[in-house]
Amino acid sequence: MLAAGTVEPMIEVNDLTKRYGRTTAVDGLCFTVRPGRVTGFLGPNGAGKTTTLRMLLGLVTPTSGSATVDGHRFRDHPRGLRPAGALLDAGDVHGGRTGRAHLRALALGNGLPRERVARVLDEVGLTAAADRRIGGYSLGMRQRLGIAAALLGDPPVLILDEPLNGLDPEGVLWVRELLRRLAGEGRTVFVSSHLMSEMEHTADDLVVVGRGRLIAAESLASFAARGTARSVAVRTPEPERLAALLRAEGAAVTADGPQALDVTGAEALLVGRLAAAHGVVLEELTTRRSSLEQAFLELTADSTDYAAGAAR
Ligand SMILES: Nc1ncnc2c1ncn2[C@@H]1O[C@H](COP(=O)(O)OP(=O)(O)OP(=O)(O)O)[C@@H](O)[C@H]1O
Repeated sequence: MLAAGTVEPMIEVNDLTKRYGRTTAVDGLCFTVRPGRVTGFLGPNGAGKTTTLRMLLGLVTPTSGSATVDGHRFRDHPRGLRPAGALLDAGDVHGGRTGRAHLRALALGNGLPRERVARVLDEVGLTAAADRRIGGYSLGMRQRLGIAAALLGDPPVLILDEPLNGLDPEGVLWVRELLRRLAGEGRTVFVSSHLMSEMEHTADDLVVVGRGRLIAAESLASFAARGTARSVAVRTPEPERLAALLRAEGAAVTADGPQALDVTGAEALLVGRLAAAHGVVLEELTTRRSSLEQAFLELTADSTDYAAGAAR
């Protein structure tokens, strides 16, 4: 739990822009990230997420605009690991060291008490492997070590770049629970991903970017409501007759199995009334809400740099 009286930590990004030659990696981004919530930072590959996180952490200088943690530019904070903990690249560690030695060196370099090392090792479930060389760690263990490093300074703000990347289902569940717990303790948890499926059971709020620009900054629930591709699922013993009637009303109809139709451009109410008026039996009539994934794909469709599933 954070000490009483602590100023509420918060991330603020204001008109943030980064250009690399002709490439605008980040283009006038504005958003805030609130404490006590998990905020997902989502966008397709190349959307500018890592560049934004690096600017937040003072590792990349913005071309213009500002990125602050708790009202300060990160590089102006007195002690690196105390105001914010970060996981940027879990592979970027010395493979010859043990996990414990890696964390001890970080604690020493940042003026943190040595006891924190055992504490965070325990927190991420790495105690048993702490005295093995990092070179022999699996990707999941490296992610855990990276998260342990981020937690070392007991920071009120956590900034994690793709922490679920490469984890097995058990690892994903573990990180998800950890993030929820850290947010429950009142911390600001900002976590990037290029997959909506990773965020939909993890995040409370979303910041969605595409080609360096802001697409949405809102709660997960309001983002889900943006999906436009609402359709109606219908099951009937007379699919062809009903399809013809619906098409005559201007709806788009596709077969979704031998006796099932997928209808867009007509609400369930209209489908039901039309069927009743013409004596067509309906065995199912369901409005399918657009999933978060659909909303994400629709809203970022114009901003994808590479084909889906591009290797990372
Ligand atoms: N140091 C750099 N020099 C030149 N271009 C860069 C540099 N860093 C990033 N870029 C470019 O900026 C854009 C955004 O990259 P960034 O890595 O921030 O995106 P991302 O959303 O984190 O994507 P990914 O999930 O693939 O890492 C890309 O077009 C990338 O090629």
